Amino acid sequence: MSASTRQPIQWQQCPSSTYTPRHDAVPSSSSSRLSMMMASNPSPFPVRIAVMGGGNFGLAMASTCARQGHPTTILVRDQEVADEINLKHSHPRYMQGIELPHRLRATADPKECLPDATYIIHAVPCQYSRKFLEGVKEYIPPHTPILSVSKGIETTSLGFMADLLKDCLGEDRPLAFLSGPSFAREIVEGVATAVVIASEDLDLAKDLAALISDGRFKCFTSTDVIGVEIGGAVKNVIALGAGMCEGLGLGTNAMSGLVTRGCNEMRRLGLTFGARPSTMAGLSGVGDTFGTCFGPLSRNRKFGYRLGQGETMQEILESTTEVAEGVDTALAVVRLIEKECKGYRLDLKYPILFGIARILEGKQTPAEGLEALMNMPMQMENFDEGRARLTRSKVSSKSKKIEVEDSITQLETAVDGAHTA
Ligand SMILES: NC(=O)C1=CN([C@@H]2O[C@H](COP(=O)(O)OP(=O)(O)OC[C@H]3O[C@@H](n4cnc5c(N)ncnc54)[C@H](O)[C@@H]3O)[C@@H](O)[C@H]2O)C=CC1
Ligand SMILES: O=C(CO)COP(=O)(O)O
Repeated sequence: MSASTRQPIQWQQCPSSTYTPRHDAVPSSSSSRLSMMMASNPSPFPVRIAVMGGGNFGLAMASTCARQGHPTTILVRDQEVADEINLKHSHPRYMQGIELPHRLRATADPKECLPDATYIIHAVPCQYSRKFLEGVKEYIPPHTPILSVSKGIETTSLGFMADLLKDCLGEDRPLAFLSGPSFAREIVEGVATAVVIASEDLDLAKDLAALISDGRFKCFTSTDVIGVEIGGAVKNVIALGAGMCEGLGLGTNAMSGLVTRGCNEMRRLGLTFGARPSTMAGLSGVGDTFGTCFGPLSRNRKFGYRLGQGETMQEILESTTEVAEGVDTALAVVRLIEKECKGYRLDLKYPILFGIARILEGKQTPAEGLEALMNMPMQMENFDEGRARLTRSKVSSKSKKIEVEDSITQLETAVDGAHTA
């Protein structure tokens, strides 16, 4: 289709400002700053949403917003793809067989959708985000809130999406993070989905949750940004391991053991970074881990399955266009642990994360990784819990204190033994 026949997008201009809620799509039950403001002063500006990243999840978020009637534009890389979305309501590669909402508009031109967006959703895979943002940041006004849905740790900076977005778009940028068990295809099909939106600014999280939620897509809110981000990144690594379990032909016992111990490592890492235990046990932590490890749609799980079946990294990478975020995140997370966590033999405190990274680096096979896990030194199931409890809550009874100290001694003896072996 030629540029002259393309339908122009005509949106009312919206003045840029600091994050002052200004959309008019919040139910009266919301207690956020926006709904209180709306009661006395209805907003003159309709909400406009721009979605950066025209892949599976960008399409899912854009479809969710568009089907609720919010003017939504998705920024894709090729004008041909934009034309197909605008004219045929389909995507040439993603969401095969699904008709996208007719209200959804697409463009390949950032100038057309970013400058006057009320909210921008960021759905570009973590490792490509910095380069992508460098290319479009001049079109994003300084205080437009960004909702990131990407899950990962950048291999170059070892930062989470919050760090990366602040680096690229400014420290004062209003930011929120959506995560949880949410396969793109199920969202577009309108199958019930529950996620969490976290932001340091709870009002922003509430406004976004109210804006995006409908009877099929339910958003909870949180202020635990680091907890939500750690869950979203680490669950992809655990899903690679779950896929390997399946590929190796192991049974339900092995799979359940691996996923549970993987969640244990996720929780340990989360607590080290100041996340709340309840977040690690919530939708973005254990919830998304279950979805990704057990769901047939997961790309990370599929990638792990192929490794478990004996394919090499190179063979898999050469034969897929799908992004498995867990691959780069696995390599980044062990380096992050080595950089930020105290202690030696951290690989014994995070054996699954380190083991998966070793497999991806070609240093051991999935079968060898399994053998190493099964032959770990004996330890308390929750060896670190005692230490946390001891420092936090001034253990009152003498016997309790001895029990706690015993568990620490056991761990340190085990670690020492492994270290000298
Ligand atoms: N697909 C899903 O079900 C879910 C994905 N996510 C997260 O959303 C983020 C985006 O994932 P998907 O949309 O599934 O990925 P995808 O692989 O389907 O699409 C990625 C899109 O990013 C954009 N992009 C920009 N620069 C790029 C570059 N240099 N290389 C590749 N793509 C580039 C392109 O529009 C591309 O289509 C990821 O962090 C993923 O973990 C989160 C929840 C569910
Ligand atoms: O994050 C997801 C579901 O919540 C998607 O997982 P995959 O990237 O493994 O497909």
